[in-house]
Amino acid sequence: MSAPALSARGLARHYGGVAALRGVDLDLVPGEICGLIGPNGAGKSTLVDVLSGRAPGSGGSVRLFGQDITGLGPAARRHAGLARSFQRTSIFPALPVGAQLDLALVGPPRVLLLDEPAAGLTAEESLALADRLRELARARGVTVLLVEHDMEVVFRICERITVLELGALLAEGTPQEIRRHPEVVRAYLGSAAA
Ligand SMILES: Nc1ncnc2c1ncn2[C@@H]1O[C@H](COP(=O)(O)OP(=O)(O)OP(=O)(O)O)[C@@H](O)[C@H]1O
Repeated sequence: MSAPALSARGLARHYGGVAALRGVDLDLVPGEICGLIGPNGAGKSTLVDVLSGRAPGSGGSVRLFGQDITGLGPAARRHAGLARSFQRTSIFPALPVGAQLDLALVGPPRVLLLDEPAAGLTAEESLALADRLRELARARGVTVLLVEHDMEVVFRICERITVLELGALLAEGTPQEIRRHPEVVRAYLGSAAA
């Protein structure tokens, strides 16, 4: 079996007394778009920060296609092929998403961490972005971890979904499994699951 594109084991991160991540495991299958969802404060942005090297973890390890990158900073991780975007930040908002992938991100990445790319967009724009993202990921063979609150976007393009709650993994599965997972419906989806 080939190595996961990105693999995390036991990731932890504390902000003072707050445990934002409590031993999270994650595996991204090469080429997939995996959704990362959960309530506000669940730890999604913190997980992206720790995976990208922006914030130090207080425990755990990260591998990129089998290579241990735990000790690397963000620039070295980017050089190795792991790129990220920032929440509510479009670096060049006027550029199409494809051009942003190439320019802002300094060459096409192998694994891309996207933190709420649809925030602030209209419903129509969000779906257009989702479709473009799926096309680009397929065409370039990029593996994507997509943090997003817009469930239409997530259910439209994600092959698999991971759910965090209170810094820990609550569930993972296909969109169909997640949509009807009782704990996920209780903690997050509510009526959006219907
Ligand atoms: N810089 C910080 N200082 C202190 N606590 C923080 C900091 N950043 C995040 N936290 C706390 O860590 C926890 C996880 O926050 P995080 O932003 O990762 O959640 P999230 O799932 O991305 O939430 P959202 O969906 O609202 O973006 C929360 O309890 C939050 O208050």
